[in-house]
Amino acid sequence: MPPLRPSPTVAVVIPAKDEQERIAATVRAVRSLPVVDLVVVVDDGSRDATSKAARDAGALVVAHPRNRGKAAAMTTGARAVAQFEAARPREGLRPRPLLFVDADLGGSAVETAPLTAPVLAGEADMTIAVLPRQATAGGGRGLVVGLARRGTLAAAGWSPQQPLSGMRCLTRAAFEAALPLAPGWGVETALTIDLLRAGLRVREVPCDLHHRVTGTDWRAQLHRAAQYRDVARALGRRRLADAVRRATGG
Ligand SMILES: O=c1ccn([C@@H]2O[C@H](COP(=O)(O)OP(=O)(O)O[C@H]3O[C@H](CO)[C@@H](O)[C@H](O)[C@H]3O)[C@@H](O)[C@H]2O)c(=O)[nH]1
Ligand SMILES: O=C(O)[C@H](O)COP(=O)(O)O
Repeated sequence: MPPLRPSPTVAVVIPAKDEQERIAATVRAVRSLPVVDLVVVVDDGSRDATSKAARDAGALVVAHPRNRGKAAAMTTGARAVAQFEAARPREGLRPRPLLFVDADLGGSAVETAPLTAPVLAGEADMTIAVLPRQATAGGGRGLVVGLARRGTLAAAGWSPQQPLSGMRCLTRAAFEAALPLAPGWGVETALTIDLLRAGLRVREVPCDLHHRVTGTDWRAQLHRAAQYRDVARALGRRRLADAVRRATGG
């Protein structure tokens, strides 16, 4: 059998929790990209009309009956893409790379386009969006970002500019190499570390994306605490696995 050719298109996966205000614009924006021929929205236990809005905008929607966190939504989305492809095989082509896009980008989601080119051209195994300064100032002090950045440097020898950025395009082989994903908000930091340590090529790419920034109220601080906890766990698990490997001579 001749070797499979690279896919000319990508599948977008959008994890979404209570995003009825922005999901339609985000779906429409990514659907307008010529390299996108499949858009899957994973409604992660929303209590609003996210599913309906996404479906009406033309996405394939899969819903979690209850909230399971962003990483679980990403895994569900990738599985839905695999099922879609199994039902509609494309002769001689590799599975589509995955483009993960947050639901809150609205129309600016078209600016994820630069993430796809290096992956489709076989020049990178994963690209990560670097966002410009956002119009509204965030309320963070860089604690979570700093933890994730230092952790990535210590574990994999690379210091990303925006280690938490969730807009990423990666080959299916790279995605599968990273399974099971680290839970919750640890997923991005762990993906970067695991791919680099598998010898894969990871690259940051500037993208003019605009999202809802996390503010300063108690809800925002709770969100940051959950992010910190999940990133710390993802790093801790990897350190522990390394220590076990060293101790057992593996
Ligand atoms: O339980 C949840 C919570 C959120 N989301 C979705 O996940 C995405 C990111 O969530 P958001 O509330 O926008 O988080 P932020 O703190 O703004 O996200 C930053 O930090 C996260 C890592 O902590 C990254 O995943 C994001 O890409 C990055 O923008 C959005 O599409 C959400 O709808 C879920 O699918 N399940
Ligand atoms: O607001 C943010 O950028 C994120 O929630 C991360 O928070 P941090 O600024 O404390 O790292």
